[in-house]
Amino acid sequence: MGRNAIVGGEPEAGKSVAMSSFLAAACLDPAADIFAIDAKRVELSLWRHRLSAFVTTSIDDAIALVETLISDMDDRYEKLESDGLRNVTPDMGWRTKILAIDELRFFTAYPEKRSRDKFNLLLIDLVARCRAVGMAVLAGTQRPSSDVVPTSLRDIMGLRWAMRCATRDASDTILGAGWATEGYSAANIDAADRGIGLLLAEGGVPMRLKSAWLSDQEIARIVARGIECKGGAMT
Ligand SMILES: Nc1ncnc2c1ncn2[C@@H]1O[C@H](COP(=O)(O)OP(=O)(O)OP(=O)(O)O)[C@@H](O)[C@H]1O
Repeated sequence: MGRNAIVGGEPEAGKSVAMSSFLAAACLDPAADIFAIDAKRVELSLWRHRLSAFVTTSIDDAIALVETLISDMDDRYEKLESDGLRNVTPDMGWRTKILAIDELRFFTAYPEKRSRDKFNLLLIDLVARCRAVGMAVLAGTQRPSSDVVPTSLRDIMGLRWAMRCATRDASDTILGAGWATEGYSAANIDAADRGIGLLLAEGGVPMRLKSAWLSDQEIARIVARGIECKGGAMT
């Protein structure tokens, strides 16, 4: 997973299943470390034994985790700078670090302003700079509105996947302003078509795509295999 990604859509649209596809790929990559913030507690916990850190509803813990990743990111930039390099190459042996967040709203619209502002600033900084040093963020939300997904955060997400949304505005909040008027609105997806969404990759046009369904048992098998590939249980 080399790009930051956001998945949004109304409840039951299929966001968790869509996020699972990204997580499955990360899980089976022996060179990947996965960190999770799961305000719903039960969505990402299926991956728990393959996670390097698992935070639930504590915004202080979420902030601390993002700060740790930013510190790793800054160390990587320093190393690149001191070695006179601009890009990460596979021979450097740097592990891919992936942060998964579900539900984004819990933190980006947190009632207490100081913590909310801090979390938002840190997350935007991480998303803006992490990709070049082999890190990525995957975020999911069932409330695609501008108070939950700030434009400055959405705009730096390289992959945007809008599952069925209640309104055209909600769809544009994930994909970017103007796509609904051009005929790409996730509000047009039939409510019965769970798992279908519009996926936009940087520089392209949204594509209608159905996620790959993974049952809890399949996820458990993928996690077990991921741990085996990586050489031992994490937690
Ligand atoms: N690709 C798919 N193929 C078949 N069924 C799917 C697919 N994706 C989702 N579904 C169905 O939709 C249901 C809801 O999916 P999921 O839990 O991913 O939704 P969600 O958007 O994360 O919901 P919530 O916001 O309430 O957490 C699943 O339990 C499953 O029945």
